[in-house]
Amino acid sequence: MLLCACASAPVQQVSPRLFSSAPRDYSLPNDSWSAEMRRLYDQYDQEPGGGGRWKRLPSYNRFLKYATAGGQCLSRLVQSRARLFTRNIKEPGAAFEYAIFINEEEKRAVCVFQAGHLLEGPPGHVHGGAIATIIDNVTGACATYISGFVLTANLNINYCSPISLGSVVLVDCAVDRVEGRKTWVSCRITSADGSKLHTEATGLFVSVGVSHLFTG
Ligand SMILES: CCCCCCCC/C=C\CCCCCCCC(=O)SCCNC(=O)CCNC(=O)[C@H](O)C(C)(C)COP(=O)(O)OP(=O)(O)OC[C@H]1O[C@@H](n2cnc3c(N)ncnc32)[C@H](O)[C@@H]1OP(=O)(O)O
Repeated sequence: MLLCACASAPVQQVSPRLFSSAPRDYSLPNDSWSAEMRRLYDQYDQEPGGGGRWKRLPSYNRFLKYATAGGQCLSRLVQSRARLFTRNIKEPGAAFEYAIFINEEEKRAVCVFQAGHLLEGPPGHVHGGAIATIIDNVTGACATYISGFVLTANLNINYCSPISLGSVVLVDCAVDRVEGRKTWVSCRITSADGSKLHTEATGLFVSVGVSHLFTG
């Protein structure tokens, strides 16, 4: 929403976010979420301190901590405008709506994912690249949580059945093995009730120091 300084124009309400330095947490429910999405979110969400098995990961549109740490590869302008791929569309519900929950004890991550209309591939269905993106993101978060900072070295995907645009699916990942710098993660995307398998994937993640990003 815009702040209008012109006296003759109608006064518009100013979003408090304009004056707030608190970043938006995209993993919290918004009005674009379907009842199914909200139901699944509530199923995994736990009260803080409630001792539940699942912990929701907050999700921002950039990695604040590292945003200004680089500068060797990217100009300051590019760096300051960089946004996390899955969170770079502001319109709620248009693209990737998701929340990731981590179960540290079981080394598992579950993501409730609602695919918006900008993710179309085959008519009415989600683009394979968008599916790969959410898999990379959730398996990557799972590996990061267990092994620290990692990069994806290998991702294998079997697309078993198409995912309808607007539908809500579950992305369920588990760390299978950690060996030295290597972390293997497997992943399944199913319908919300688990009855239909959409996608199966495996990923290999390699632990790196953050400096790897700037030295190649
Ligand atoms: C801590 C708290 C955490 C809190 C929770 C956090 C939540 C986080 C939330 C949200 C996360 C969002 C997550 C986003 C996720 C997105 C991830 C991406 O998209 S990453 C971008 C795409 N990937 C690249 O651009 C990599 C490019 N590749 C490389 O940089 C290098 O190739 C790299 C680092 C992968 C490996 O290079 P080397 O030089 O460091 O190491 P070498 O010696 O080559 O490999 C190490 C071992 O891995 C094997 N290896 C490497 N690549 C392999 C491959 N493709 N297939 C099989 N093995 C491979 C090698 O054979 C070697 O194994 P041997 O140690 O000898 O046993």
